[in-house]
Amino acid sequence: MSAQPRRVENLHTDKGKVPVYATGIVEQPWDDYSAEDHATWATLFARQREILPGRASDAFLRAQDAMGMSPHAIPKYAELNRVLGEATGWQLIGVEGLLPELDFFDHLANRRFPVTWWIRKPGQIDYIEEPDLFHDLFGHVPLLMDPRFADYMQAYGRGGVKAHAIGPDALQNLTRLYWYTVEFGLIRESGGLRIYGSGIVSSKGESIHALESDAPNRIGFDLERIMRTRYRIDTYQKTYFVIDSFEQLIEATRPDFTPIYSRLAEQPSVPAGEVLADDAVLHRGSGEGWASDGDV
Ligand SMILES: C[C@H](O)[C@H](O)[C@H]1CNc2nc(N)[nH]c(=O)c2N1
Ligand SMILES: N[C@@H](Cc1ccccc1)C(=O)O
Ligand SMILES: [Fe+2]
Repeated sequence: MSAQPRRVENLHTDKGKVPVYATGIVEQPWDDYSAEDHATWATLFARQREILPGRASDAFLRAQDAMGMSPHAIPKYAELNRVLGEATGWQLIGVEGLLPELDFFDHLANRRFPVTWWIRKPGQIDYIEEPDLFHDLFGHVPLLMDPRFADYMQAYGRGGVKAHAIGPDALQNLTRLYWYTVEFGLIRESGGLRIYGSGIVSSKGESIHALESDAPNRIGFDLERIMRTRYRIDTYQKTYFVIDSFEQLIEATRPDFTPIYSRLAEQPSVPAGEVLADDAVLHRGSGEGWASDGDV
């Protein structure tokens, strides 16, 4: 990748008292993307659009169409920002990659979604270990067009800033919630189970595995159960949690989490592949192919 983005001076957004520095923001070096980069985008985009109808949630497909992303070239963040800003007030910002947690939460709390500026190499088409442009832009950005999900993501960011102040255990509980909803969530629709999680929807293998494999558990959404449950960052998920609607997710996460964090501090975490007695089990996984431990 020849593109080296011009670093934007540390944006200084003064929140009244203490200035908050938005770190790691870069301009999208769109003119520097190579033909190979655009081809990688086209390949990934076309492949996912091929398999997602009937697998992705209706809200995701509608939102992605409304965004008007083109498979022919990597979209320009500035153009998407016009559409997105109009719809829900969200804006994309270019970043180098994973941000410190507090920076990440602060961006979400201000309706700024951080999108990595670089796209994976052709050799990484099927798997990449950290979020690249395709994961963020194709996976996360479309649902920000949906007012309900746009609100959820901002509320999550505010909750993250709060959890960060409470401490690492609270942060871990909240990160698990992000993982099992925003990244790997499933939703029940009239046609059956559908995907809304970005980590699934941006992966061909997991888009198929999450819905069709016999291996993973599929369990009805339960807030505190999710916040106790460890997860995998190196394989397909061992358990997927299923919401009935975005409204259910928003209602369940509206209360103040502070007492929940205290309650959870007294309880052991749950291994990623375990099924508990009072789980609302939609499918009990066979566990076939599961690597030995590796839960975080
Ligand atoms: C929520 C949790 O902290 C998570 O790992 C965050 C950390 N920093 C990040 N930074 C960027 N740019 N993108 C992300 O998705 C995340 N995820
Ligand atoms: N209600 C949560 C914040 C939150 C909202 C939405 C999603 C996740 C977390 C809290 O008080 O911390
Ligand atoms: Fe992500």
